[in-house]
Amino acid sequence: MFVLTQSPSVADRFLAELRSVEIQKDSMRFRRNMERLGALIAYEISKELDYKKEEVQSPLEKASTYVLERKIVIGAILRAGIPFFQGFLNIFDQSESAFIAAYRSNKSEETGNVEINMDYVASPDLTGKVLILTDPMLATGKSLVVAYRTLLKYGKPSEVHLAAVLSSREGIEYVKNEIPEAKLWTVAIDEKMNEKFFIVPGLGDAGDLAFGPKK
Ligand SMILES: O=P(O)(O)OC[C@H]1O[C@H](OP(=O)(O)OP(=O)(O)O)[C@H](O)[C@@H]1O
Ligand SMILES: O=c1cc[nH]c(=O)[nH]1
Ligand SMILES: [Mg+2]
Repeated sequence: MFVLTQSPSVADRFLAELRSVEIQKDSMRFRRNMERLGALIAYEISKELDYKKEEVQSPLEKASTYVLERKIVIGAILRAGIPFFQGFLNIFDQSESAFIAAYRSNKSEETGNVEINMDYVASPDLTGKVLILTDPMLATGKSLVVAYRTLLKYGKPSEVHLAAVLSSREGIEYVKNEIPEAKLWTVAIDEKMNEKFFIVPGLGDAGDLAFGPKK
C-alpha cells in the first residue's frame, strides 16, 4: 500500500486545501487540487510499470529512452472521480479510458449498509492491459469493488492499480480482502467513518464539492 503523504511534500498542501471548509467554497480550486493529486499519484505509479528501451532521434544524434511496455486503461467512477481521473490522464496521455457511473444510496438506517447503484459502464477491452481504477474517496470500499468486478467483464488486465485521495482504514482492509491482486495507492488514510459512512475527518461529499449538490 502506497501512501503519498507518508513523507511531507506539496501533496499535504493540496490535501489540506481539499479539506478546508473555507477553500472548498472555490469549487474550481477543489477540482484542480483533485486533478493535481491525480497527477502526483500517476507519476508514482509510473515508476512501478514495465518499460522497454527505444531510441529517439534528436536533431543532432540518437538518444535512448524508455517507453511503456503495456497499454494503460484509466477507469473513472462518476461523478466525483472526474477531476482526479483527469490528473491521471494528463500524465498517461496515451491511455484509453473506462467510465462507470456509481452512486451510494444511504440505506444505513434500514440495512446498516451502503448500497451501490450502477447505471452506466463504458470500457475498452482490458485484456493484458494495465488497469488504473481511480476514485477520490475510498470509504466503505464498496464502490471500488463493485466497479472493478463490473470492469472484469471487459477482459482480464495484466495488472491492477486502485487509486484514491482519501481512504478509510476499514475500507482499505475491505478492498485488500476483495481484490488481493490489486496494488493500492492513496494520498492519505483517515482512521474513522461516521454513521453515514463518510470518512472522518475526510473532506465531505467530494461529488457535491466538485459539481454542486444533487437535487
Ligand atoms: O467507498 P464507498 O463507501 O463506496 O464510497 C465512495 C464513493 O462515494 C462517492 O461517490 P457518491 O456515491 O457520493 O457519488 P457522486 O460521485 O455522484 O457524488 C465517491 O466518489 C465514491 O465513489
Ligand atoms: O467521505 C466520503 C465518503 C463517500 N463519498 C464522499 O464523497 N465522501
Ligand atoms: Mg457524492
